[in-house]
Amino acid sequence: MTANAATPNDTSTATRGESAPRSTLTSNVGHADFVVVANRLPIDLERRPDGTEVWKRSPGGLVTALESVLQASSGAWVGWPGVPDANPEPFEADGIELHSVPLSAQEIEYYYEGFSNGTLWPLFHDVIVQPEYHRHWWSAYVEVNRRFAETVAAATAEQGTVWVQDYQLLLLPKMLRQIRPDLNIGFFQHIPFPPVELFMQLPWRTEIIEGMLGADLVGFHLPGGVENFLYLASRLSGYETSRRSIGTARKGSRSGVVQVGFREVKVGAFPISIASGKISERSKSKEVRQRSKEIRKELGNPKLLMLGVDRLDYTKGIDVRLRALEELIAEGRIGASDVSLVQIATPSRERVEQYQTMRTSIEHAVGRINGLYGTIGHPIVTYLHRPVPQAELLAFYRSADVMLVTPIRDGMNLVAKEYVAATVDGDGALVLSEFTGAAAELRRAYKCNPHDLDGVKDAIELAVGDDPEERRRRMTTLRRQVLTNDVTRWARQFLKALGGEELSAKL
Ligand SMILES: Nc1nc2c(ncn2[C@@H]2O[C@H](COP(=O)(O)OP(=O)(O)O)[C@@H](O)[C@H]2O)c(=O)[nH]1
Ligand SMILES: O=P(O)(O)OC[C@H]1O[C@H](O[C@H]2O[C@H](CO)[C@@H](O)[C@H](O)[C@H]2O)[C@H](O)[C@@H](O)[C@@H]1O
Repeated sequence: MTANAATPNDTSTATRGESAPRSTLTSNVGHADFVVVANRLPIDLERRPDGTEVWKRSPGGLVTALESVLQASSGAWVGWPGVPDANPEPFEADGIELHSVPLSAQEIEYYYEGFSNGTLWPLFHDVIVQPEYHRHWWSAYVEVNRRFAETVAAATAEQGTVWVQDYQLLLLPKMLRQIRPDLNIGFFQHIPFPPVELFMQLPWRTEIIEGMLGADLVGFHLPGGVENFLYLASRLSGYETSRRSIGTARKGSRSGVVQVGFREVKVGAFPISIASGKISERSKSKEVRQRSKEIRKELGNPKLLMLGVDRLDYTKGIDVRLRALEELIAEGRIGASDVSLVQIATPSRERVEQYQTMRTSIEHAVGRINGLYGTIGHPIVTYLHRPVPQAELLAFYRSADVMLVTPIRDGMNLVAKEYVAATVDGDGALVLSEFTGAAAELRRAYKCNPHDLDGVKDAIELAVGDDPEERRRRMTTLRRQVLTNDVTRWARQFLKALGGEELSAKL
């Protein structure tokens, strides 16, 4: 059968908002039965000043999660290689077949830094900074989504399953369906999906909703995203929606269906997780245990070691935790000579203006705290603006008494779950913002509202001074949650709801 053949999935050809797929079909069909498509490949090409090129692991939680899923299912990954104009032939790395989508320098500026991270990212994260709306950014976004659709169409086998990831590719499901109506298309949103009052700002709001509705299944981390999407699908596109179970979305979570002509689009909540078993096992290794002791020693064996691990992003609330710590020391609630905070802040989206402003203000705050309260050989804050290797990261997690996760808004936050998985001796405390997706599951964390500085300080103080038995009980509950609900379970549930029974059984 060719891609032109009618399949159960193309019953929507005559429906509103779906342009005639049969007339736009291409004859290109690939060989991969399962394809993940994300803005980035799991590895980024780096061009060094001496002209050499190296592949390095891409940043962020999306890659962390999907990499382990694809390795288990021997699928293909379509994405951008991370630098302008790179377009290597498909190649294999760590058991995953990688297909590149090239982007020019201008497309990186307009599609990635512009529309994705200057419009959608701030709008979807509760307008922490002001989103910008530019028509030339939108045009580039449409054009790049189209290129992704063509590359995916050419890589995927007949009747294959395609799993589209995240806000950079919201138009892709519909575009792909137009080229390849035979495919089973899933879409997962890794960042929050905003309420109607915010979403309605978007000049291209209807096109975005229609784009997502090209999928057979649309997934979010939380029931709130499901509710917002169902409401907007009805209001902006006029489709009938119903709240009902779609099979395997997490028990008790909201789910529903949007009726797009004769086609049903399922919508559900699937909170992502981590390879918790592997992280826990690796954290028990002699190498990690020894390194965690060394880290404490190198920091002067502080009584209290706190840790923050984030991409340097204004959503992550790094400024919030620094302010809280500064005031706690100023008020004598935490002793300057007792405490050490390690903040790993990996570089992110460095050419976007708001990220540059944020970096300056965080680095000022680090300098101010160390200037006021540090002593020779004992800075209060040790700030690393570079990624560390994974084994080193696990050693940091193991050595920390208190982990500070204080985002203003975050889709999930895998760092919180990684800290719990790595705390193998059960002795550690997680301070967690209520505005992360993770807070819905990690109920026994020391929760805080990042907009309430006094509340953040109280949560930190409680985590530090709590009865050790209570701290341990909380961590035991958190570990049970994280170790039971791992990334494989997440992927399995999503793929099962998508109809990829065989695929989900492979994981
Ligand atoms: N190896 C390594 N991983 C890091 C570092 N900093 C952050 N990460 C990883 O990046 C991911 C961040 O995911 P998450 O907390 O969901 O936030 P996101 O950056 O918004 O996707 C986690 O898997 C972290 O372990 C680092 O310095 N080294
Ligand atoms: O590719 P970048 O622009 O460098 O950004 C890295 C990733 O950041 C975001 O991660 C999100 O996904 C995580 C896993 O679901 C989730 O825990 C976190 O809350 C999100 O912020 C972004 O959504 C990804 O597309 C980027 O690759």
